[in-house]
Amino acid sequence: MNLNEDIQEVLFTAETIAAANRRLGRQIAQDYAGKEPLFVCILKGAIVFLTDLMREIPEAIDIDFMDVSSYGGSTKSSGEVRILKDLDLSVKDRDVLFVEDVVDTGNTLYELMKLFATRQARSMKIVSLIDKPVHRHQAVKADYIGLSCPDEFIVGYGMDYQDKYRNLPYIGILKPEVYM
Ligand SMILES: O=P(O)(O)OC[C@H]1O[C@H](OP(=O)(O)OP(=O)(O)O)[C@H](O)[C@@H]1O
Ligand code: HPA
Ligand SMILES: [Mg+2]
Repeated sequence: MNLNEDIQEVLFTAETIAAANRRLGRQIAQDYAGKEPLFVCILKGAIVFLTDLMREIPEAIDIDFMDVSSYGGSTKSSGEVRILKDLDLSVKDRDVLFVEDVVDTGNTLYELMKLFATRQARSMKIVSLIDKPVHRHQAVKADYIGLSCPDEFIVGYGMDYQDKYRNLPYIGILKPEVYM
């Protein structure tokens, strides 16, 4: 099965994404110079973004991973943010940068920021490749945003529907007949 056949429209090409990553990398490198921030990658969706973004930053950083899920096999947030894998490193007194593929309802980051506040992170910021503000439930705003997206269910470049399409090199709108 060719995944491209399920895509209605390419929203962001690999080139557009790469340009956004370069811009974000420059900004983050400047703002965190000398701070050795801890990049917290929210699995699974943010894995592709993290690996590209971190190579745009010529400063010392740490990376760690948290596996969090709230969409399951659906195109709508369940509202319940489940932690499937926690960090290996401590966040106490660290400058944490959450690395997300997409901020949609805001539920995921709202819960994680509450949790990391109890763990006494020194500072917390968010970088998200995609900002999708239409269905925002929580007052979560990314500090660094790559690209903004309309009210469509998108896949590719890490983002999935039923765990597929993450390996597409671009971000596209999924044909509604695939999930209806
Ligand atoms: O702002 P929200 O509405 O919370 O949505 C954003 C989150 O949803 C997706 O993860 P998902 O729960 O699908 O897990 P996955 O990354 O493993 O696909 C995405 O990767 C973000 O982490
Ligand atoms: O539009 C989306 N696509 C894939 N995963 C998502 N998680 C939140 N929003 C989305
Ligand atoms: Mg998902």
